[in-house]
Amino acid sequence: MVVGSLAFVPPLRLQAANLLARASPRVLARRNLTSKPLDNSESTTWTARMSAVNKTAHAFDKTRLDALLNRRFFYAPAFEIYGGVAGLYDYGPPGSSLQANILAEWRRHFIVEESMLELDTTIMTPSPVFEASGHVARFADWMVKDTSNGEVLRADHLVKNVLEARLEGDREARGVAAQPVAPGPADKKKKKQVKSTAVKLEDTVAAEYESILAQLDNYSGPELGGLMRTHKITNPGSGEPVGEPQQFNLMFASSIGPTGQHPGFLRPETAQGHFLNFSRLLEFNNGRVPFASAQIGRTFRNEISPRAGLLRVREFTMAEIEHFVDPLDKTHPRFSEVADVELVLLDKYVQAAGQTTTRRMTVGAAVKEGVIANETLGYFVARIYAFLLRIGIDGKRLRFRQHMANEMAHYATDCWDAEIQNSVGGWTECVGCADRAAYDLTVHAAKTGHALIVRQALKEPVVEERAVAEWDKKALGKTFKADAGAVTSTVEALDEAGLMRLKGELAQGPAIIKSPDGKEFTLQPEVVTIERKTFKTSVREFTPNVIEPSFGVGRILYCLLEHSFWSREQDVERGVLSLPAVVAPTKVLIVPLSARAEFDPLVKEVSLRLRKAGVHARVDDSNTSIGKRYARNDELGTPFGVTLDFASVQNRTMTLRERDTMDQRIGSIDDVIATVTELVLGGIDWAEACQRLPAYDGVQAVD
Ligand SMILES: Nc1ncnc2c1ncn2[C@@H]1O[C@H](COP(=O)(O)OP(=O)(O)OP(=O)(O)O)[C@@H](O)[C@H]1O
Repeated sequence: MVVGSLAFVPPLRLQAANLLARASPRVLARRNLTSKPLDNSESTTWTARMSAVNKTAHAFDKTRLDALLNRRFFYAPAFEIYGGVAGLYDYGPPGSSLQANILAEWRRHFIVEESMLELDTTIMTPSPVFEASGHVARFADWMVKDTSNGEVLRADHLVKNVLEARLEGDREARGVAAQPVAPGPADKKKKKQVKSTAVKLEDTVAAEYESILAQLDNYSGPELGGLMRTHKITNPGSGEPVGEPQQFNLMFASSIGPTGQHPGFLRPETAQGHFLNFSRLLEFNNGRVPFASAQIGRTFRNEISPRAGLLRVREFTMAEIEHFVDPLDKTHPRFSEVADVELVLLDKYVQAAGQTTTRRMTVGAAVKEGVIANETLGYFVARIYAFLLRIGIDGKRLRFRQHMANEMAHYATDCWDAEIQNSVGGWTECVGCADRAAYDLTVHAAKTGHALIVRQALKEPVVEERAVAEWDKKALGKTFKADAGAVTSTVEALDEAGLMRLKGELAQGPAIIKSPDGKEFTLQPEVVTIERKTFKTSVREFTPNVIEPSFGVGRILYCLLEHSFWSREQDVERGVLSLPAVVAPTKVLIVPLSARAEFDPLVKEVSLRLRKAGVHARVDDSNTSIGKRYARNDELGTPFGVTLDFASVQNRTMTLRERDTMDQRIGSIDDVIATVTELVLGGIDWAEACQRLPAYDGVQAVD
């Protein structure tokens, strides 16, 4: 038995959350916003936010973004002074705050809005859990080894990188421009995984490569090996061939306790913690489905060759929801609220035909036409979409891709990935949303003998006739001794038709039955009688199905940084992160124009009042020009700045600056605080703020 690991069940977790909320006026103030009905509006979308920016922005430049993220310590390689470890990153102050704000918004958007039951379960997990779930046998990727230098590569990534480079070489040879990844001119400095050379391909070969890439996730390991042989794919680093693909399990193994007798793993997802606590959650929810549990936590995957920054790491934060639903009723009570949401969909049939053509469709139509399997799955896809837009992802670089047959676990009914386009990985899965049917609860119930089911009182009792086996216990024991249990369970596992067949055989004399492990037993007619009997049931028992939205927070955070980054027209060195206020690490910068003591009381007053209003503000009283202070905070994504100057001291006025337009307004300290508070909490937008406060064109406008 494992001791010392306790899962936080909802009351404890809620207590913790409530304490936090009490301690933080910001959380309290934000909570007021949740009383609105479902917010799927596009008012905070990338397009709305960036419309002013786009006109003046330089082309996206990954090198400049990386330099900014490094300089401002958004994140950096972990253990850097020891040389670092691939796939492990530490987040610095702005990165940590950005992640915390994304997660706070996730809690508001899903847990609070949908009354989900929050969990905090352990990371260290005993082996039997992952044996039952199938992770020990199957949580693996295919890898290949360079036959000369032993370098290890992920098989599907090798095929992808080489074929993409050949197609790019073909486009270069034909003089066709590459598809830009971000709007605006292509990012020329993007580091290529494999260098392309301008070589023209036969039309049929190019078409075949496109087709392979469109369905890459559909290939098994041996099939990937076949592709490498057919298309002469070698290790681009050495030019040498690679061996046959082999499976590599991605879980980090450990052992629990000093004896080493209890093998365990660091969890690669948070999901199992939800399933194992199902009975308690059900009881907490008064025995009723549907309900959803939700959990934010660290997960670990020993990725084969993590070389894509935050997109592929070995330790990361996931936010997962398990929505438990009646398998006979997958409608969703709030579906009508999202039915009109229009999504960009890439369905499995298009991919199987070797294409990547997307189509726009409302969620309502997609469910009606069977493109998305059911209402609950469609509801969550729409809610994922609304969440990603709200935190600032560009809707034009977001699509939902359906899993193809081989890609999806055999038990899953349907699965859609939210893919976000970025310069590192192209279209990258950032959220998975799957209907996992009853698989997880069924396997854990079978392994532990603990029934993970719902018992539902029926309005009308059901009367049914069915065949049952009745045993002569004495004869059973005498004939089969230690095997008696195996004999009864083999017979009782038969369905109606099987039992009736056995009845027929026993009417002729002894019958032979075979247990699941292949043992044969001869049943005498006097040991068992099979009869049809009438049963009256007033309770229905069933294993719920699970719809699982699963978010990788680091991938979303990185894509958001890319989508928010641009450089000022007048100076390409002046980078800006146009993060929406809801996730920006700091919301308001307080800038005293002078370090003289007479400014101190005002700086204190403004800081305190913003804090009390629930607005996260920081004072920048560094000994540098005001323009430099604004520029530094543009890089940190701070959406607003308030400046205190000599006029402020004399007649209590203050200016308010907006990051993206650098527009400045002026008003009384009271009015500016009220306006910026509403801006930050999402009550008004900048256009409305401009109606309240007149333009300011004084000294502070000089950036
Ligand atoms: N190595 C990783 N680094 C960062 N995020 C990850 C990683 N693996 C998975 N994720 C995130 O977790 C989410 C859910 O995990 P899931 O198991 O569905 O991913 P996956 O299908 O294994 O991803 P991939 O095919 O890209 O390896 C993904 O949508 C992604 O955002």
